[in-house]
This record gives sequence, structure tokens and C-alpha cells, in this order.
Amino acid sequence: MPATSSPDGPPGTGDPLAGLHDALLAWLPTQRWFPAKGRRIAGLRTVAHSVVSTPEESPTVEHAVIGVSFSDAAGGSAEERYQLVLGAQAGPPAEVEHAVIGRRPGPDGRDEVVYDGLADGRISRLVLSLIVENQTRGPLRFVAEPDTEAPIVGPGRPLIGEQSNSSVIYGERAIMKLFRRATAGLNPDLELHRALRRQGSHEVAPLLGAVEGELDGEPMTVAMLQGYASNSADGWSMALASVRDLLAEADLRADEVGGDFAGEAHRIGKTVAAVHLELAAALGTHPLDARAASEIEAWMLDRLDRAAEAVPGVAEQRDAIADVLRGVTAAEPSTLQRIHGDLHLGQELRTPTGWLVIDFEGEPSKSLADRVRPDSPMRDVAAMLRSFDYAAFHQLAEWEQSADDPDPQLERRAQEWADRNRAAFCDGYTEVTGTDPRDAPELLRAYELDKAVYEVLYETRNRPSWVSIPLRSMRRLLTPAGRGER
Ligand SMILES: Nc1ncnc2c1ncn2[C@@H]1O[C@H](COP(=O)(O)OP(=O)(O)O)[C@@H](O)[C@H]1O
Ligand SMILES: O=P(O)(O)O[C@H]1O[C@H](CO)[C@@H](O[C@H]2O[C@H](CO)[C@@H](O)[C@H](O)[C@H]2O)[C@H](O)[C@H]1O
Repeated sequence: MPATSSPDGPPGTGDPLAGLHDALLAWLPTQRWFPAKGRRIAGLRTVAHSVVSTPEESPTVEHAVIGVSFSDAAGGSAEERYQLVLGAQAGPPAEVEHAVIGRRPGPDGRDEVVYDGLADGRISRLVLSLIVENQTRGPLRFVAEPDTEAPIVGPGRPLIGEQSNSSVIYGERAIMKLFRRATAGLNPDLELHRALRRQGSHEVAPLLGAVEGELDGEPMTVAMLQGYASNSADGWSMALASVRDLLAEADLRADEVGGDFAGEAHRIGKTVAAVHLELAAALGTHPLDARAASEIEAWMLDRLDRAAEAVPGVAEQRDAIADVLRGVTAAEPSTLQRIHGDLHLGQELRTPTGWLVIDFEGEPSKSLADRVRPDSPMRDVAAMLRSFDYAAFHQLAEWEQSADDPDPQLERRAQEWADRNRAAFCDGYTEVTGTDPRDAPELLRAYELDKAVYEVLYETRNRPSWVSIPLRSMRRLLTPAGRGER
């Protein structure tokens, strides 16, 4: 049996990672998934730790939850928790060299190297086989989804790219995501994929299995295994290619240039609509009555005030924005249900047969309670409309960094691209649900503006050179002429 422990004391009192705290503190900010880069870390502790491998298996594989606390103004006393899968071996293979975290004395007295386990194909292969065999190792349960056969195709290859979690791909057949933020409770990504699977959804990748643990006495989702859509392209890259074609031919309209995206936007609209119907059928709907609407309004206003504190461009428009956000109370009668919660073109994959929606975790900065709260499907629709704006104006925003003045002709072309694709998306959505989102303009505008405010804060913190994109949309949504979708 693998050894397990749940240390909670100070370093040196039985914490198996105590000797690695300094190394972890240096390593964490270098990781793409670590969201608190640049913040002043006050301390680190091991919240939970278990050994996954048996003594016969090499390398040693460990699962840990670490708690990081901060001493800057944004930190307060809140601790953020992250999951790690660690490999440990005296002489690990060269392929993990880039993933080394530190060294510590091994069980035989010799130093062993501790590294990010997902970089080691032997470790990802072990995790996959534990899932397929439905094994339990210490506090971790490796579960295959009933009636599925996860393909055993050997070691995993870490996904390289922009991610908030960490994924490995198994031979173009399966993909496993380790959720980096450790949160007590069922992760909505797993929960909603399970619900959609029950509905026989063709709009999401098939769920194959999961790794589940415990945190604070509650279940915690460690990882999720899905079918891999090989030969797919994400909507964001496809949309950018289309916009590039358009801006290279500034004299032509979006429908006259090669690489028009409107057909795809229409199909994405249909796909998102189908997901909404499936989620409603699987998990139910509730009326968006006056009480629910005022709760959503309060939540939006609170988020607006937090953004206004951090970004002067938002603070200057605070009252005008608040007036638009109050549009959610004009939403009756309509319904609330479980939704995606953080939809954008990068969360859509074009496969040879259609579009798939991925990543149902919701906005990363929201608490779990907020991410699982039923909301209007209009939030997802508005988020997609925002994404078409992003794709349209992204290149201009990059050019504006180096050019003196924006070219008004290119701005007009970009706006045409956005309008054309937003309309095509709404048409596709309406075709499937029978409800045209543009028939509730105040609700749609409130959700779009709420998302734009979120994005202004997100870009200020993560990609300051992109902040002009949501700021431009914020201004448009506050201008009477720029409001209408039709
Ligand atoms: N089922 C899948 N098939 C193919 N590629 C996928 C699949 N799921 C995710 N990906 C790829 O992995 C990337 C990260 O996945 P995502 O679920 O968005 O992770 P994160 O939550 O870390 O952002 C996606 O942008 C996509 O390129
Ligand atoms: O993908 P995540 O779930 O981590 O979502 C976060 O990051 C997104 C960017 O990667 C961010 O999306 C924003 O930028 C996109 C272009 O990169 C654009 O298509 C989206 O419309 C825009 O919101 C998302 O908001 C954030 O939560």
C-alpha cells in the first residue's frame, strides 16, 4: 500500500515537502498555470500529501496540495491552494531536466531529484493505467467512466501552450487535465461533462475518466480524462486567420475576401445552442424572476466596483456602466440554468465533423460557488459576441502599439468583420433554440458590458497591451448608436 499523510504543521514537523519549500517558491512563479506571478508570497505550506506509487514502482510519484499565502495588498489573509504531481528519483532521465524543482535526501540517504511529474512519460502512463483499472491509491480514486474504454496508448506528452491547468496528450487519443487550483467540491468541468455525456452530447469531447481526492473533508477533482480531438483547430486561431486576410485587403468587405468566417460563426452558434439545451435537459432550469435578477445585478455591480478600484478607465464610466448592468432586471420572463461560464473562441475546437466546446470550469477568478450558480444562457452568448470583437480588433491593437494613428479604413473593416460574425453566431443560435438573443437587447447588453469590464481587469493584470480591445467595446456599449446588434 502506498504511504499517505495529511500534514498541516509547520516545516520540520512531519511535512514531507518541508525541505523543498524554498525550491517550490522559486519554481512556482515560472509556471504558466501559476496565476499569482509578480505577487509577494508570504509563505508556503503543505496542505496534503500522499505517495501514489508503490515501493516497487519507480520513479516515486507523489500528489500534493500546497497552500500559498501572500503579503501584498491584494493578498489579505487568503491562502491559494494548488495541486502538484511530483516525480522523485536519484537519477531521472534527461527528458525531465527542464522540469526539475529541487533536491532532497532520498530514502537510501542519496540525494534524489524532485520534478514536475507530468513531464515524465512513465508517470503519465501510470496515471492512465490506474484510471483504466479503477484503482485507489491512498486518498486518490482513479475512476474510468462507466461503459468507456480509455485507450491505453502509452506515455503522455505534455501539452505546450497557454493554459491555466496542465494537460498531457496520450497518442492523439486521449487528453488528461490536472486541475492546478485545488478547491474542495466537484469541479464544474467534470460535473458538466458528466451531465452532457448522459445526454449523449456530440458537442463535447467524450469523457473517459477522472482522478478524485479529498480536501477539507469534501470531494475534490484532481484530474479529468477525455477523448482527444486530433486534427482539430481552435476557433481563435481560425478567426484570427480570417481577420488577417481581411485586413490585408482593406478595400474589400468581409464577405468578399477569402477565409470568410461567417459560416463557422453560424455553426458555432448552433453548437453553443445545442449545449445549452442539453445542459437544461440534464440539470434543469429556474425562472429568472425579480429576486434572481436583482441578485445577478448586485453581483455585477460588485464586480464593477472592484474593476473601478483598479482601472481608472472603468472608474470614469462607473455610473454609466452601472445603468446598463441594471438591464438584467428587465429580463423577465426568462430562465436560468447551468451554462459554460467562460466561453470564447479559444474554447471551441473545429474537428473534421463540427465544433466541440471545451473547458467548462467557468471564469478562473470566480469562487466555486459562483461558478456553479445557475445563470442566464445569455452570459455565454454575450461572451461569444465579445470574442468576435476580440478577434476583429486584436491585430489593430497590436499595430497601435507601434503605429502613430489607427487607420480608420482598417477600423471600419474590423468592425464589419465583428458585426458579420456576431450576426451569423446569433442566427445559428436562434435556429436551434428558437429564441433570438437579439430580442432581449437590454439583457444581452448588460451581460456583454459585464464581460467587457471583467476583460478590462483581466487584460490590465495579464496582457496590458491588449487592454484597448475591451476598453473600445466598453465605450461602444455605452454609446446609444453602438448598442444595437441588428
Ligand atoms: N478534447 C480535446 N481534444 C483536443 N485538444 C484539446 C481537448 N481539450 C483541450 N484541448 C487543447 O488543450 C488546450 C487547453 O485545454 P483547456 O481545457 O482549455 O485547459 P485550461 O483549463 O488549462 O485552459 C485547448 O486550448 C486545446 O488546444
Ligand atoms: O481560457 P481561460 O478559461 O483561462 O479564460 C481566461 O483567459 C482568456 C484568454 O486566454 C480570456 O479571454 C479573453 O481573450 C480571448 C482572446 O485571447 C478572447 O477570445 C475572449 O473573448 C476574451 O474574454 C478569458 O476572458 C479569461 O477568463
